[in-house]
Amino acid sequence: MHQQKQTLRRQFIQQRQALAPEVWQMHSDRICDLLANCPQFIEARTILAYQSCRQEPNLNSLFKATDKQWGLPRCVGKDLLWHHWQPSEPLVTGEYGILEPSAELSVLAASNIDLILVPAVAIDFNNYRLGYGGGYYDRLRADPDWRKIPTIGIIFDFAYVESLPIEPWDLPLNAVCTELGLSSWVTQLSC
Ligand SMILES: Nc1nc2c(c(=O)[nH]1)N(C=O)[C@@H](CNc1ccc(C(=O)N[C@@H](CCC(=O)O)C(=O)O)cc1)CN2
Ligand SMILES: Nc1ncnc2c1ncn2[C@@H]1O[C@H](COP(=O)(O)OP(=O)(O)OP(=O)(O)O)[C@@H](O)[C@H]1O
Repeated sequence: MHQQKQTLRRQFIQQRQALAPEVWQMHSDRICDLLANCPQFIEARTILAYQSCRQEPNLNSLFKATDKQWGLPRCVGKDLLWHHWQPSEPLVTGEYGILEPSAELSVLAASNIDLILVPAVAIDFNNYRLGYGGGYYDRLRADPDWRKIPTIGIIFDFAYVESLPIEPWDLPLNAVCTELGLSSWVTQLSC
């Protein structure tokens, strides 16, 4: 299973990094437009996001929404710590070369968060996600307080696929947004 996931990861990341920068930007902007117009985003006040790495969809144009509070992750050991971040605040390069908020910024608690925009390497039609292999989002969502927060997976359409290998700890996302559209909302029975 591990080997199979590694092979898939490598293929999807390679394909993403082969996107021409202007296509990457155009598709990213389309994803941001779709998100900005969806009810779950409009109604959310505090949203957890990410800083694009390895040509993940770039959310920068969303950060201009001034009526939102943003949270960004910092990898601390095997956990993610979420800091309240404003787009005017500097970022620092973290453990995996990903831009992270400063450790001094205040930490957000699950009870204050309305929506999580989840980065992914690929997502399948049942909303199961393949990530970089750290298990960070799966561990986060193992906690019932975090599991009940709505999640939207963010990927380019080429990485939205029929099926992916699933392991016991995998939890499906509530929706998926690609440059071609936002999927219908799925509410898990376990919530
Ligand atoms: N933009 C962004 N930020 C994010 C994530 C993400 O997916 N995207 N994360 C989402 O969780 C966390 C970082 N997770 C990561 C997990 C593993 C590796 C990594 O480099 N892994 C090794 C292989 C590990 C293995 O398979 O054992 C590698 O790719 O070489 C990078 C980031 C938090 N921040
Ligand atoms: N709920 C959990 N509790 C403990 N360990 C977990 C949990 N979920 C995942 N893990 C561990 O994390 C490792 C990586 O998981 P997986 O391959 O699903 O990562 P991923 O979802 O692709 O990565 P990421 O979330 O960082 O993008 C697994 O080998 C597993 O040991």
